[in-house]
Amino acid sequence: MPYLQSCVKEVLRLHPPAPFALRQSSDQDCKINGYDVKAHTRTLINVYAIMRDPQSWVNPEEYIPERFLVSGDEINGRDDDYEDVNKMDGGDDFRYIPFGFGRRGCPGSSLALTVIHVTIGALIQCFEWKINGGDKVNMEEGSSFSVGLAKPLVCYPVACFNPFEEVCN
Ligand code: HEM
Repeated sequence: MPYLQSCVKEVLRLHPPAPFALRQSSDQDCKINGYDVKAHTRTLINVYAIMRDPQSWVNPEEYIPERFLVSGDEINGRDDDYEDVNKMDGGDDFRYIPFGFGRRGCPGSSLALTVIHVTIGALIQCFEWKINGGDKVNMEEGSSFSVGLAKPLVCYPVACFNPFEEVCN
């Protein structure tokens, strides 16, 4: 289900549950991109900002799942191949790092993605969702370390007895 995978990727790009990664340099001073980094320096890496960087993403603030579907690539305006939606999970592309990167990258990413896809797929196929107090979700973000919604999301499930029908009765 490439489109569902793209939606999940786009949500994790815009709303990474862990918006910062933490690293500490080794026991030697070094230079990175012209910056002097002292030994044992702790650095917070702003994953949230990296995944909304306008130099890497076209319309970075917008929710566009299709950006992960196309190759060659008008939506992102880059030549990179985004076709394989399984690729960009923190392994080989440092513009997209919701699960961190390298040796301390999230060891639970495969499990997390499997559970997310199965859960979201079932929730969408088996229910129609009504939002409390309107027809749009308020996406304003809170200020906690894990960037939850500022206003709790309250929805009502309407069961689809025939999940293959387009509209639930
Ligand atoms: C959507 C779900 C998840 C997200 C977005 C997520 C994200 C992350 C991130 C960003 C890190 C830090 C990586 C780094 O510093 O490079 C991390 C570390 C970690 N995650 Fe996850 N994670 C998720 C689910 C899970 C699950 C399901 C498990 C276990 C079953 C898990 C286990 C861990 C562990 C053990 C670490 C620490 C790894 C280390 O320090 O070596 N995570 N995760």
